[in-house]
Amino acid sequence: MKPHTLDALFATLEARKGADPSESYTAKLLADRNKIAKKLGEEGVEAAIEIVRGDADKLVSESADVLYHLLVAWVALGVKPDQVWQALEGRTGRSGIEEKKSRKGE
Ligand SMILES: N=c1c2ncn([C@@H]3O[C@H](COP(=O)(O)OP(=O)(O)OP(=O)(O)O)[C@@H](O)[C@H]3O)c2ncn1[C@@H]1O[C@H](COP(=O)(O)O)[C@@H](O)[C@H]1O
Repeated sequence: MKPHTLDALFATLEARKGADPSESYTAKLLADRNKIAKKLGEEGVEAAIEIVRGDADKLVSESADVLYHLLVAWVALGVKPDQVWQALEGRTGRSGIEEKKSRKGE
C-alpha cells in the first residue's frame, strides 16, 4: 500500500537527521529545537490570519507549512506518526463537547 503523504514526508524528514544544514532546511531546523517551535508558532499564526481573511487557497498553503514544521517537531522529539494517528483514533466517535464535559466533571 502507498504510504500516506504524511507518513512519506515523515520518513523523508527522519532521513535528514545528521544531514548537512547548509543543504537541508530540515537539518537546519533539527539543530535547534527553539527554531522549530518558533517556526511552528509563526506558521500557525499565518494560517490563523488566512482563516480570518477567509482565503481558502492561502490556507491550503499555510496548512502545508504547519504540517511540515509539526512533522519536523515529531522527528526532533522522537514522536512517531502512528502515536498521533492512534491518539486521533482513540477519540473517534467522541464529541469534543462530551470530552470537555467529562474533563470538567460536568
Ligand atoms: N515540505 C517542506 C517544506 N515546507 C516549507 N518548507 C520550508 O520552510 C521554510 C518556511 O519558512 P519561511 O516561509 O518563513 O521562509 P524563511 O523566512 O526563508 O525561513 P527562515 O529564514 O525563518 O528559516 C522555507 O524555507 C520553506 O522552503 C519546507 N521545507 C521542506 N519540505 C519538505 O522536506 C523535504 C526535505 O527538505 P530539506 O530538508 O530542505 O532537504 C523536502 O523535499 C520537502 O518535501
